[in-house]
Amino acid sequence: MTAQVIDGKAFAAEVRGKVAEHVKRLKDKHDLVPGLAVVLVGEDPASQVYVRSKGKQTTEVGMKSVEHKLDVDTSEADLLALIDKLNKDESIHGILVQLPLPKHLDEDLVINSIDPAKDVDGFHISNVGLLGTGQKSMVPCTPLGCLMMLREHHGSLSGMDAVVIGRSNIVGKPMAQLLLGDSCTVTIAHSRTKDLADVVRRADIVVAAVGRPEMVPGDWIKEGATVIDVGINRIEKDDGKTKLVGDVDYASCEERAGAITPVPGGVGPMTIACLLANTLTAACRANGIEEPEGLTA
Ligand SMILES: NC(=O)C1=CN([C@@H]2O[C@H](COP(=O)(O)OP(=O)(O)OC[C@H]3O[C@@H](n4cnc5c(N)ncnc54)[C@H](OP(=O)(O)O)[C@@H]3O)[C@@H](O)[C@H]2O)C=CC1
Ligand SMILES: Nc1nc(=O)c2c([nH]1)NC[C@@H]1CN(c3ccc(C(=O)N[C@@H](CCC(=O)O)C(=O)O)cc3)C=[N+]21
Repeated sequence: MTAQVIDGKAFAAEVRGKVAEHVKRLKDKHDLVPGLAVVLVGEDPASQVYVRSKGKQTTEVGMKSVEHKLDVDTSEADLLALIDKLNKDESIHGILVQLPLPKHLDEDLVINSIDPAKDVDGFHISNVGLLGTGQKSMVPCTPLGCLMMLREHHGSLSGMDAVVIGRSNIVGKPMAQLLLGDSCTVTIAHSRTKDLADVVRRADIVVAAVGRPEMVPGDWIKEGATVIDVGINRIEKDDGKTKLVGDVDYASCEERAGAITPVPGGVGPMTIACLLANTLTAACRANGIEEPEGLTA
């Protein structure tokens, strides 16, 4: 079998189109412009690329985009003071603090100081708890983007065997919650999992979120399974140039899978589209306006 390629880039453009329509309606009917603030501490070059593309796509859908770039040695007190200011700013509906933070800053403390209603990453403990108990929340962007692609491809996910490789708070765990919410039978695998190959071989849906270049080979994939590759790894090619690869070995997985997301052009663009969708949702909720359908879990 040669897999159908799930075109995350095209799907993300569709999602952004829907967001843009709703943003226009908010402006026309309610004189409301959703605002997103992105906070970047330090100068990690990869993070800077994301921050730039987020900013560009935010203004393209008609939202307000604000970027705060802070020195790598910014104190925790100064960062918390900025978050407090953004929490109180009525023109800002979404706040994203780019992770990872420099080591001297307490990531949990910083994230939990964001107003949960503005926590468009869905990382605040309130949102994590709401998601875990099946209540309305802000849903983390990367898992949400993966879920949207899976629903689009399969319709219903009910009863499917899903294996999530990786148990991070930002991808693996919320992904597992969302799949459970859609009635999959979910297994979360991680670095201590025994016989990972056999665990993955059971799966109708494989979500790889590990951060190890091309670690999942095609012979772990059940014939016809759907493979969602979250990994973003920059590796050096033979000619000394670098390229982006995922956590699955695309060439061999494509031969066995029924459907697969490419890297780049898969999960990444959906993550940013979902960030914009979450910002729109937050702006609607903050103003008591009915939120658009189909843009959250
Ligand atoms: N496309 C996108 O939008 C995004 C992509 N990413 C990418 O996704 C990947 C994962 O990110 P993130 O979740 O933050 O990563 P983390 O490093 O936080 O988590 C990685 C997980 O993989 C597990 N793991 C490590 N080695 C193995 C192994 N050999 N076998 C099985 N499991 C293993 C770890 O297990 P343990 O817990 O036991 O250590 C851990 O749970 C990265 O490549 C990242 O760049 C991340 C966010 C968004
Ligand atoms: N608070 C926080 N929230 C995040 O959501 C968050 C974060 N911190 N820290 C870093 C990770 C990583 N991440 C990506 C988003 C988009 C692409 C993306 O669009 N990638 C393109 C390629 C980009 C390129 O060419 O470099 C693609 O896959 O096609 C990748 C990675 C969000 N993250």
